Amino acid sequence: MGSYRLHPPQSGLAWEVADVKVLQQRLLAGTHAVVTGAGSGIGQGICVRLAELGAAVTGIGRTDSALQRTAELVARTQGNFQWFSADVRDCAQVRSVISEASAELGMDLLVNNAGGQFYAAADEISDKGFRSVVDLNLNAVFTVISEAKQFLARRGGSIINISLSGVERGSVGLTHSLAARAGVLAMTKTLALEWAHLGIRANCVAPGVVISDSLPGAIASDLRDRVVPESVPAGRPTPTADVAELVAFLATPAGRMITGQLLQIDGAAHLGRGLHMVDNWPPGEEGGE
Ligand SMILES: CCCCCCCCC/C=C/C(=O)SCCNC(=O)CCNC(=O)[C@H](O)C(C)(C)COP(=O)(O)OP(=O)(O)OC[C@H]1O[C@@H](n2cnc3c(N)ncnc32)[C@H](O)[C@@H]1OP(=O)(O)O
Ligand SMILES: NC(=O)C1=CN([C@@H]2O[C@H](COP(=O)(O)OP(=O)(O)OC[C@H]3O[C@@H](n4cnc5c(N)ncnc54)[C@H](OP(=O)(O)O)[C@@H]3O)[C@@H](O)[C@H]2O)C=CC1
Repeated sequence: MGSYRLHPPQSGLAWEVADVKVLQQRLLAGTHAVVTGAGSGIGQGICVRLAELGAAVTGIGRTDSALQRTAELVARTQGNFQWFSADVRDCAQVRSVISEASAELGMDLLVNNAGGQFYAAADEISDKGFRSVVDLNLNAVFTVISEAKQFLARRGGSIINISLSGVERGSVGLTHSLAARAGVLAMTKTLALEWAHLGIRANCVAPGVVISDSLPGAIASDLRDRVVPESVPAGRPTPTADVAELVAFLATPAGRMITGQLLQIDGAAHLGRGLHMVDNWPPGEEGGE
């Protein structure tokens, strides 16, 4: 038996030309969705798609100009979007914003998307650095969810926690982030149990590499041209549109029995070589740049 190696994707695959927007128009009309990290990248894409499907969307982030940009993109779809500046790590501030946004509307979908980390070896992460990343990627998720519960419980809502593909395995340089995301996964499964009787569902959606505008150009091109072909079995990055469509699907009645799951939307990246097994990744490591 030969050893497994990655092949470049064949051309002419049917899904290459297909429109990923498969959900019925206005499917989410009458619902209210709250999305953190709404001013860029994946969060922005999710907001635009949810609004396009008819949801009233509330976006949360720290940068007004970025949130305003999301508002402009939503406006092009005739969608309904409001935004609040808040730091999800500021418990009082984010609780107040969640309550204000949902007091009248209730909440049908909560997307915990705000997150991120720096790459560093475990022995180069200070206590403060570790806590900063855990605060953003785990503690803040708990605070947002616990405030949102009363609103999600009104009609039975869906929680989506954006995670990382490969969360169940190790990855060099991500001690802090993977510890936090593993905690979120455990929290997700536990809430799926505790709140099932309220009709509240909780799932993790874990993208592989998403090449968004937020990434510096050199990193984006290195990811697309070298790292993804070497590490993702499907040979492609994960488009933001695919993540948005999955999140929207999970909020529909068709997702009503899906809870407590980790959905890795990554072209089998979690089964393949980890990013850390690719030469000179992340850039800036020894021999990198
Ligand atoms: C499986 C295959 C498919 C895998 C597929 C999966 C691929 C995953 C790809 C993931 C992509 C993304 O997540 S994309 C998301 C892109 N966005 C980001 O990554 C933004 C992330 N944000 C940050 O990094 C933030 O700075 C963060 C650290 C979380 C928190 O901000 P703060 O304001 O609290 O931070 P600061 O005050 O500046 O710093 C706090 C401490 O952290 C330390 N710190 C900060 N940067 C540091 C660094 N580079 N190295 C060491 N330490 C650092 C500082 O020194 C401070 O500690 P002291 O020195 O002790 O004071
Ligand atoms: N890009 C990728 O390849 C992948 C990304 N992910 C995850 O997906 C999520 C989105 O990533 P992506 O869109 O790529 O990255 P971005 O950096 O573009 O998005 C992160 C968003 O979160 C907001 N945010 C960060 N910190 C806070 C905070 N303390 N309070 C409120 N908002 C905050 C940022 O806005 P602002 O700074 O203005 O507040 C920003 O809009 C993250 O959790 C990321 O780890 C997962 C897998 C792969």
